[in-house]
Amino acid sequence: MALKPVLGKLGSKRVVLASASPRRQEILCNVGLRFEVVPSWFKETLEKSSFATPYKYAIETAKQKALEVANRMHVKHLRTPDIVIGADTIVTVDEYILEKPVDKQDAYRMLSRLSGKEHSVFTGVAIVHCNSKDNRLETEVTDFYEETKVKFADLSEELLWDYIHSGEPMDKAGGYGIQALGGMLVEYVHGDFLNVVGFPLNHFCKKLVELYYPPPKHTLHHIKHDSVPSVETFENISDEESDSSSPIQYKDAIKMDRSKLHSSGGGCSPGSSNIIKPNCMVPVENWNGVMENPDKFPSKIVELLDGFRASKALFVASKLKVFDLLKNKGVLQSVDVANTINASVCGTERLLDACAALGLLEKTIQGYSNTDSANTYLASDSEDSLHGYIIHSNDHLWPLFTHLESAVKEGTMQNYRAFGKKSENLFQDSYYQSMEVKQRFMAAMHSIAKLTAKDVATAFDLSQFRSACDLGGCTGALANELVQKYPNLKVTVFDLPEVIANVSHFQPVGQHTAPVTFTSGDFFKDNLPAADLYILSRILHDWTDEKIHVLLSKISAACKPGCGLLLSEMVLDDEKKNRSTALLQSLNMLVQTEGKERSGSEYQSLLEHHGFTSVKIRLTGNLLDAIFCTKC
Ligand SMILES: O=c1[nH]cc([C@@H]2O[C@H](COP(=O)(O)OP(=O)(O)OP(=O)(O)O)[C@@H](O)[C@H]2O)c(=O)[nH]1
Repeated sequence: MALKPVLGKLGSKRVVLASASPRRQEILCNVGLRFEVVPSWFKETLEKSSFATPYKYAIETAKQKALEVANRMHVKHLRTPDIVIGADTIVTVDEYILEKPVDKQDAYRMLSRLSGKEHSVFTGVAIVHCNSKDNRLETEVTDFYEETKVKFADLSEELLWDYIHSGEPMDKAGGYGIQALGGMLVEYVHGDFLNVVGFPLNHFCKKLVELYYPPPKHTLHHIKHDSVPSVETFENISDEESDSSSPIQYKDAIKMDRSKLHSSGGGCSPGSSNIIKPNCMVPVENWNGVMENPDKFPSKIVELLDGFRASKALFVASKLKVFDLLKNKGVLQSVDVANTINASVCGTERLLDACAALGLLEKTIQGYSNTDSANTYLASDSEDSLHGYIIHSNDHLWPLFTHLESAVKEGTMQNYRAFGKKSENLFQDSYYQSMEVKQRFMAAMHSIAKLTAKDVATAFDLSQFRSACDLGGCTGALANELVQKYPNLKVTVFDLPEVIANVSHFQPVGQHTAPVTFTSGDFFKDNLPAADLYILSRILHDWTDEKIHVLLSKISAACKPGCGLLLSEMVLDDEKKNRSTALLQSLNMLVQTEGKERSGSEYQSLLEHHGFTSVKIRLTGNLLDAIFCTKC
């Protein structure tokens, strides 16, 4: 089969897509590529005039996006990926480079410029091969671009504004999505359609052929970064024809992976399982597990089927403090872990093996140890620990999700079924009913807030504000980040008395926190503290539209003209079909609250209803996006 070997070459590698674009994810997913998504934090601010041609700008941006992710994953001691893919799509018309519109007016400017004309869509792509040597990251970049010409029909003002109000233009280069409503504006397309959508799949596959099926004596050094590929087709290649299975310099890395696999033990007999016996190894071909017939295997479905097992393995290892133990002790054999956590050797070994295969632990002949990312995110005492959220997921969300079927049928929360208690007053009844549950919930919210605070705090320039009030700001994690970023800002965290009574042990040690103060109250019932910036982080998604109107009208009444309102939530795309994490979060809200996740347009209309204008949305690529607006 002609297509199989091209992408199959990536099957044994850890591939990361450095892009938050759901379209790019979908294009690559649809062809069966297995990859992780780590959106790039690189801000698209390169000086355009310093590039001789627009495509060089797109290529450089794509390269910087991919390198930022490769470096971050390496520096943060996550497992270094083998390949990071970055892309950047731009539109050029009349010497202008158009990227994503920043607001509706900007979308209007772009679309009226495109009306009735032919324009070019360029996507620059960077394929970064990574190798970690002596703790240093080595990268080899291959890049290219693709151009597609698109002609727009004449757009009437009415059509143009109708389209803008659909919300579709906002996260798309040139302000349109050819794959959806935007397709109605297009008279013709010359070139690769998927290139317009955000990823030139055909050219990408040709590049892979160049990289993985090079003609004899060809090496990566001969690849010109912006060269048009010399391979015209990838149709007639197969593994047999190839003289190389990977770019030469990565063969060693593959060998290393194989040796790791060879050292895995297999038995489940107490006491003996920590001894790895090389003579027990059965000769197995194809250790990398590259599918012979990937197009016949429902890998996405199998991954989903397995998803709950992987989650539960992570939860149980966290609950049993495996990551804490290994952080303190370094390397341990399964029997020692089992003895310390008071569990069976047989069960512990299987759990440890599963965690190692999931990339959470390292397994060597000496035993098991934490990966760097387990030390950073899974040990309960580390600065960026997600332990609180993991335990909350296990103890609170898991039981709720077992009643998802009822939640879907009934359209309501499942707190009573899961915990035998009605949630008439959501927070009092579900989260603050006992000290233990309250602390667990606060630790969970703190974990998520810590993980997202930087991206939320820097999503917009808030430097003009002097006082902020974070309504429902819980432990103050976002407030603490904001005062670091904006030294002239003072933040009041306003939350229920039960919460404020418990915030002290979440405060950063040795950090100057004086500009953050805590005030107790109920934002539905009490007067709001005065401020010129109000913040609602993960608040609106808990409530119905009716309750949101009550809250927004209170905030609006407290705001003077020019005051700001910052929301942070997971923002759904308007079609509600692309952002799976946010859509799953909406199910999460169904099982436990009256609320739901909403799209950018839905938030916009709620906000505009209360006199907030210039609504801007920034998808951060992190677990929370940011929405900013001002009171007019
Ligand atoms: O017809 C369409 N044209 C373009 C798009 C989408 O537009 C964006 C382009 O933006 P960019 O390349 O900067 O990518 P981001 O979305 O910001 O994601 P990164 O994290 O990769 O920077 C891209 O999403 C295209 O898919 C479209 O959908 N239709």
